[in-house]
Amino acid sequence: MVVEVGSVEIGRVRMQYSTREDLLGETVISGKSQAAALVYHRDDLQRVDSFFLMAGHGGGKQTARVKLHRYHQGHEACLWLATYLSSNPISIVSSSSLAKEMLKDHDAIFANHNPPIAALVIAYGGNDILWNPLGPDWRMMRKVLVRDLMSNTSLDACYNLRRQEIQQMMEEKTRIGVEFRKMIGELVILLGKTNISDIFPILAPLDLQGIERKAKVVFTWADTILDSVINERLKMEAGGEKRSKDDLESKDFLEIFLEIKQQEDGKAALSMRQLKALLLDIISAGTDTTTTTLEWAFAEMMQNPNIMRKVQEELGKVVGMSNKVEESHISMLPYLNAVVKETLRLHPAISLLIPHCPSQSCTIGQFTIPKGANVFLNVWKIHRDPEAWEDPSEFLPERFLRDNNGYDYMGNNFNYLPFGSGRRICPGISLAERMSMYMLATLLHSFEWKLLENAELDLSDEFGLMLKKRIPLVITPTPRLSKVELYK
Ligand code: HEM
Repeated sequence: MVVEVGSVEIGRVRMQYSTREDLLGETVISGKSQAAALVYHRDDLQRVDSFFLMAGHGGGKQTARVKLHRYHQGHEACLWLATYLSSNPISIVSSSSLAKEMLKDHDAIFANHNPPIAALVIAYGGNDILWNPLGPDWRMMRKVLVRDLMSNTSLDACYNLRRQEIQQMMEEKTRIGVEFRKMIGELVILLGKTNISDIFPILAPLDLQGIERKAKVVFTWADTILDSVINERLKMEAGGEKRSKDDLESKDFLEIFLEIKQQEDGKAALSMRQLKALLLDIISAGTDTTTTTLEWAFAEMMQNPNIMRKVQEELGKVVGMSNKVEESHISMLPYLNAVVKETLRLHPAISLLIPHCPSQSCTIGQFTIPKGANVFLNVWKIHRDPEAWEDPSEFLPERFLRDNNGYDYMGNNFNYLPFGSGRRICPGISLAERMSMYMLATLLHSFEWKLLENAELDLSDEFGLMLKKRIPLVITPTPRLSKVELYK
């Protein structure tokens, strides 16, 4: 239940709240002064998350336009404390016009992230791409990732590996250990948790929620694995051994990285620490985002069986019932491509992006965002804006098939930003696109899918860094191709 329109004083902060729909629009907090806001996530607010935010110090009058839910009222004491102690103001941008001002007109100012404590621990002191500030190190690492790994030539060179992995998946022989998946899951959870130590640095030495301690465990585990894999590879190469058959197509990212290091003739651009940070970025930023997107795509298609049928018909025509899906088929599957785009519209994997942090005070719209603020870009909200999208809550892949709809993943249309926009746009788009299309195509071409008997389809999400399904989807496959060899 939502409280009535009104206002409340918390310490020196006056909060205005409303049930009016217009307040779902901007929730930008004036930066010069103290202010506090509560973030809602969904239109119905029945399951809104207790995510409280505040703007920084300073005197004067302040207003935070927010929508307040009874559920949040328990946080008032906390908010009061926050307004006196918090060092990081927080703002939320929920409209495409302000998103454009932020990530296009003032992109250089907003192109940094404020690393939380968990990120500093896990990502080699924030020396990876994601948390590095804009500067020569970030530029160099991003260039290595985009130019040397994400180019079509490099991705083609790794195709054989992806093919083998998909085959393993079909035969249910997964090479990724349970422990590995568990640790990556834990890493994503730790990065997404609101850490009281980040909000009140004064409390950081106490590590009240144990997040720093847990992050150290994950870091030690990941670092040990990366060290052993890299050392093993270096030893093999020093001994003149090839990792697998002498085949260019079975190269992996590590092999490409090590080649880059060797080409530098001792003047390695990438240090070993940066190389490990980059590998960890690829694993952490690339794994859960892609699998979460696949799970949502399946959930939406289970809800809309006619859409699944259309995808399977397209696959039947393009691939044929006597063939396996290959990555080369992807460009010939426009309907499946539209399904992935629509999935990322309704369920953007990183729904508030990674908070952007302005390097100087900057005015966007009528709001001044102070230097050092954490600015959340509410992509979830922008993707459901009825001004921009017809029937915004409906899963309608066809909207992406209309002529000149102009929606790609490159962040040029500010109504559609599943990968962000500007300097910090996701550098893994080409891999994400290939992997999600290839995996979906293979699974849908090879099997019919059914919910477990008596199971109910649930489409609600759980808020965190990653927008995951609240209840994991469990569905069962039945082979639909005629020849058993196609499953080997
Ligand atoms: C469906 C899959 C994916 C989605 C939806 C996604 C989305 C995003 C988003 C929204 C951001 C943050 C942009 C911002 O804060 O402005 C981001 C950053 C990033 N992503 Fe992805 N991503 C995906 C897959 C991948 C893959 C496969 C890789 C690995 C190659 C990757 C690597 C990164 C890195 C390194 C960054 C940080 C970039 C920087 O700060 O300069 N992502 N991604």
